[in-house]
Amino acid sequence: FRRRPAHPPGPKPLPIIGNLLDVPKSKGHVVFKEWEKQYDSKLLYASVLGQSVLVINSLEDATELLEKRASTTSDRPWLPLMDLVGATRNTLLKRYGDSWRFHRRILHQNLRKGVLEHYRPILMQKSHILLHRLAQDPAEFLTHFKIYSSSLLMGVVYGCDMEAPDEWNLPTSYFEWAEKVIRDVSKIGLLPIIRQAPSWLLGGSQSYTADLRRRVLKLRDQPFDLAKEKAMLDDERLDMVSRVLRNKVEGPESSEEPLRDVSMSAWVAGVETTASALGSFILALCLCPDVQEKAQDEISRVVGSDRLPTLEDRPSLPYLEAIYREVLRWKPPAPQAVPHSTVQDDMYKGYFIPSGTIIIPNVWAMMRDEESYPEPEAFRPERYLKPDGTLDARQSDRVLAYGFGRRACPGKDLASESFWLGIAHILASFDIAKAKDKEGMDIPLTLEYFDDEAVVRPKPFPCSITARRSIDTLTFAG
Ligand code: HEM
Repeated sequence: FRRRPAHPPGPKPLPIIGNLLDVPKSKGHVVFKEWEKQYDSKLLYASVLGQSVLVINSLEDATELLEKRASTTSDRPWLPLMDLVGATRNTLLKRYGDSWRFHRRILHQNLRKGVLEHYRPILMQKSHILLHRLAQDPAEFLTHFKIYSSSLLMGVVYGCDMEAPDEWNLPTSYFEWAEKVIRDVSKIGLLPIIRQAPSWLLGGSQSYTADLRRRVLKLRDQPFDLAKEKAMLDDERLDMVSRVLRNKVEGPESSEEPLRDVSMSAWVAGVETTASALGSFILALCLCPDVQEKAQDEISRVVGSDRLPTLEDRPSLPYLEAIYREVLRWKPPAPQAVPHSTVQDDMYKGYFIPSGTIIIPNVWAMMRDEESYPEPEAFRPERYLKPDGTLDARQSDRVLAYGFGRRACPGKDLASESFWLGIAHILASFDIAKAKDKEGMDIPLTLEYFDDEAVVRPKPFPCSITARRSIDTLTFAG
């Protein structure tokens, strides 16, 4: 008689439902960090209705399991409800296999560092529009960030102008319509784990899922058809769809379907994440006026005050680079990254990890490791700098917020450029501070987040955004 090898520690399961009642509905990243103390382990295990779940709270385990053993840990969980509404066409949710590999090849060829230069004029133009919007209507800054990230990606991926009403035959603005579809999909979505239950268990009505599926397909096809039309009239266009249609990528599927799917994926995956990071950046500036002062001093010293920083200035602005990294450490937009899934039984550190286990990489917890990041709740860009102000080589360039191994974010270089540009342009153009009440006292900030979906984002908060100079007087190097 051989004893079954043990699973990693975790809450005690109940018969049949397992840990259904222990698995958090929101703030999973925080609860899983508490489990770390409770069960004295950074590797944690739960079982929900027979589904094994492994939570990874340490970088060491994430590197070993998700990178060194990537050939067995790069699948995604099976999500029947997502399948039903057509959302598993998205690269993000695709099962590991040839079709997913084809998506990744297209994304790599069109979003890798060397290619991004082509898109820089779009980034500069969209950032300039963002500055105008912030100057005109500062209170709506969170909405402006979403429009910035979505219109920028719409330009990069499809070469379409999301803000041109005549391009979209819709009752609302394209932005509002698309946001609603994406939100409806994520409501039935990834987290918490219990939502993976089939539709009959959730009471999801067939007509609702059928309608959502129609909207998902429209979200995918409408911009693609427009981009294709434009690509046929002009063979110099630089957007991703035009480039792929011109230079056919060899793949297992000959039809246009995968290109439609992958384009939608790039657009959808980048919108909320980049907007969330910009929202957290404003929150950090409200909390840390000294950070803003140092960053503005650096911009004045290196760039001067009569033009906006460009991506070419980035290597000369280490303090801004440190802010970029610290925002993504302090408030990672996807604190639990995206669940991976295993394709075979495995043993790790003497524990048994069954095939089909969902792996949750808790990047939020990894970036709160006190040894690597002392006082982790403090927003402190200096942790990435040497005493002489240059970037510390010991702190690697790697940003854990982009995930792990073969599934790591394929849009990370574009995200990095668009988020950095937003940071640099806002610091050059505005002073950010806590809002004041009628008595002139600072209104305290609560640091509240919408955190029941895979991507978290700050709840609206009061803050003062004042232009340092007229936006039009700044040279706009396109
Ligand atoms: C600050 C912004 C962003 C953050 C923090 C972020 C983060 C992530 C994370 C954590 C994952 C999952 C990694 C894993 O499974 O280990 C991911 C996947 C993905 N991201 Fe991003 N992302 C950002 C922006 C973007 C942008 C701008 C694009 C598109 C241009 C993009 C496209 C994708 C796609 C297509 C996937 C799915 C990859 C796959 O499953 O193979 N992301 N991202």
